[in-house]
Amino acid sequence: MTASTVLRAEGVSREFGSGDAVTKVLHDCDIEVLAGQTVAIVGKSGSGKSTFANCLSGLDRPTSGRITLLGQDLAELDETSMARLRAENIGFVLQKDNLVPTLNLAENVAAPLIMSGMRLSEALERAREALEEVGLGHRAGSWPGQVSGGEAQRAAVARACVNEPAIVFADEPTGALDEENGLRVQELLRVKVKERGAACVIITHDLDLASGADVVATMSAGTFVMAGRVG
Ligand SMILES: Nc1ncnc2c1ncn2[C@@H]1O[C@H](COP(=O)(O)OP(=O)(O)OP(=O)(O)O)[C@@H](O)[C@H]1O
Repeated sequence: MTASTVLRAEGVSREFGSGDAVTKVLHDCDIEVLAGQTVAIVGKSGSGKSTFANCLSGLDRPTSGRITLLGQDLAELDETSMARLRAENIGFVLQKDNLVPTLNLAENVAAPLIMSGMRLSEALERAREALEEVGLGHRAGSWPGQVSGGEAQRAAVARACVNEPAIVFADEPTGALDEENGLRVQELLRVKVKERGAACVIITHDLDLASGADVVATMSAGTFVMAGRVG
């Protein structure tokens, strides 16, 4: 059986500004991400990785080209429908500051469930289980300011995956961590995302993290110069 396509981008370009001040950041980028597949996007600082990921995840809109997520053309969605599609189908892990500082870890992890309509008590129970799964059950009542950077990233992975999204976007998820914590977060992403059959797009400078991906796409000056299986 062929794995199904979760995300497809065709001819995606993104320009900022207008007239003489236009900056073309993405040039005709294509990508396909299948269920169960992890794609790493690597490349120099400023090459356009985050811009592309923002377009792919519906946080930004490309100037031209077509992006479909679970068969839905993102250009056809208004902001409300886009927000719903994101909440129900996409998990996000950023480099840092993923958590809302005024909510404890359980409340942070419960947030996507509550936004999807789950009852508060049920969502908090599910969030505590999700924290257990990333080794943070004892930290459920802690505030983000009371936990280490590594623990905060593990909570962020729990939150990104708690809804069982079809795809997780991780933008430099290990970028602010030391090697040991980086490896732990890397392993968690692998277990929580890949083994559940979800797709994952990881933007990273960390070649170790990229080497664990099924496909590495290298971005150079807004264009993919190589996309292939590692190893
Ligand atoms: N809103 C914007 N307006 C103008 N230029 C922008 C905007 N967003 C990004 N850029 C420019 O697009 C280029 C690519 O930025 P982007 O953040 O996508 O790169 P990146 O590869 O993710 O970099 P890094 O690894 O440093 O995060 C940069 O030159 C940046 O200044």
